[in-house]
Amino acid sequence: MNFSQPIIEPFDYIVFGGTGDLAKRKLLPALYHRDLDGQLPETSRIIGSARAEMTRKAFQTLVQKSLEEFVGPDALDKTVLKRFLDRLYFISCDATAARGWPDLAKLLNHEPRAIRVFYLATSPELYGTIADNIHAHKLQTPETRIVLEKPIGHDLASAREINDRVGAVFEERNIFRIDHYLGKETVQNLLVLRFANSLFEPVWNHNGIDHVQITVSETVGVEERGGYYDHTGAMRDMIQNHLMQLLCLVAIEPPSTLDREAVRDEKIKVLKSLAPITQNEISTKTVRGQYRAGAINGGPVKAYADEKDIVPGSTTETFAALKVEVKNWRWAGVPFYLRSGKRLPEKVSEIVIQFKPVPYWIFPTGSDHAQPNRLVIRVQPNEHIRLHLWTKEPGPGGLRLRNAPLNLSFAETFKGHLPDAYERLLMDVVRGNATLFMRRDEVEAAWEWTESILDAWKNSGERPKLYTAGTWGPSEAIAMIVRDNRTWFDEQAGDFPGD
Ligand SMILES: NC(=O)C1=CN([C@@H]2O[C@H](COP(=O)(O)OP(=O)(O)OC[C@H]3O[C@@H](n4cnc5c(N)ncnc54)[C@H](OP(=O)(O)O)[C@@H]3O)[C@@H](O)[C@H]2O)C=CC1
Ligand SMILES: O=C1O[C@H](COP(=O)(O)O)[C@@H](O)[C@H](O)[C@H]1O
Repeated sequence: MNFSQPIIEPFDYIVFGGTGDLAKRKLLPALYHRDLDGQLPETSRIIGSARAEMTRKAFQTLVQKSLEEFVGPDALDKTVLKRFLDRLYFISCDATAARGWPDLAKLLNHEPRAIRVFYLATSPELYGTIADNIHAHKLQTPETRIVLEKPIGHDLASAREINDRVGAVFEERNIFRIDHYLGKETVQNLLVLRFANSLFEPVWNHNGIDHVQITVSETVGVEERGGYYDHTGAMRDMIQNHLMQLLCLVAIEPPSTLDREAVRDEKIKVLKSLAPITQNEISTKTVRGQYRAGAINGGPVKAYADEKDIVPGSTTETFAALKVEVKNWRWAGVPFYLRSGKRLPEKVSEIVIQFKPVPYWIFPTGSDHAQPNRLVIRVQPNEHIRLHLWTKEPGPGGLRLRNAPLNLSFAETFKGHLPDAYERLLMDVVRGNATLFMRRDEVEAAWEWTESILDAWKNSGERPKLYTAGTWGPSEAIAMIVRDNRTWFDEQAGDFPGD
């Protein structure tokens, strides 16, 4: 992994789906921020593409509006904004037809840049066809990369098909399968936390750790993405990729170097060690839910079933909780509890490492040592790492113990803007650094494991359990962990103090 910021060569970034939600909310704001930091070479161009007929001027206006909304007025610098808008071009092109491709070829070849990036921010069904068209129209240079957004496919078979088709056109080193969680500062920091600090490794195993919790909760519903979400669900949208990647980084063995293959080799070993969840186990090791009407931040919100573009009677899950076992020497007997959902009470992404209690409690007070040390890694928001320790409460007259955290707050420790995950990842593609991207076998192994659960859910014929919007999912998710004499971290008062 490269920690310095090498000079970026001039590039052309071609964003298929350049008018879509992801491009407007994330990709273009991320590129703007890199421009603001002076990282984009003067001659670099950004070319949006979609089927819509649109002039270059109209695209520039659309992007300006998106930047005003998603970058915010404080970071919108007039000079940089003008420079950024001047980089923009638009080509109307249908990925599945002949229209537009010759125009794209003409624009790219007129003044070729050293590096070309094709970013596919479209539905995954189009990935193979876009790769074929790039090849057919001879748009590849030796330094051309392709970025595939998640989810890559809908299941293992479609993921393999995409990988085969894209792999027939691009070498694996030029295929960047993005999972934006890997670009989050706090996620990148997992490797540093584990492998640059000597104190954790001796206890980072079944001897020291009781269990691990990974929560990625959102307050939003499906918003305008009902059409996409209703045939995707929480398992495919979040667990198969983001939560699996977090689990891998908590569980991996130390790679011998930070070389991209070394890190990915260790991640694949974790994925291959996941115990499959069988049909008989789905009722005890998995819970899926769907939100009904409720309240978020004091305001009423409608049920999933009543959101735009949701099929009547939909059985799509908007919440999933799983008990996962990693079958290897390090993690024997240490469950990983995962959960993710929409319309939950808070937007929090967090990893909790619950250590085991001391073998014998000698203190007269604070004897509820049922709450042993805990390391809380807050991925977002209010990024922090908190190590909860027992400590003596100062004062005379006896020995009173208090469980208090050592707090490393990112905002207090590192002043300044924490870059969005996409900022780092989009530039890594230009640099050709794929360490924070997924290799083909990782994606397929994650699908293989996930698919058996999806199949078991389907075969069970059961509907997802309903939960009220604004609560922590169905009560079955609480029961799942309570059966093991454990609780989700959020259920205890004061879990998220001041957050
Ligand atoms: N939105 C998000 O927060 C996230 C999205 N993703 C992934 O990113 C991808 C895009 O998502 P999102 O932006 O939400 O989707 P949208 O539906 O908002 O945008 C889709 C884009 O693709 C274009 N498009 C559709 N069909 C074609 C076609 N045949 N040829 C060329 N362009 C086409 C659309 O424009 P037009 O109709 O004019 O052609 C539009 O620009 C998906 O794979 C999604 O899973 C991943 C993470 C987060
Ligand atoms: O990939 C996705 O991620 C977002 C959540 O991302 P975050 O960075 O805000 O945690 C999620 O809303 C979306 O459904 C999913 O496609």
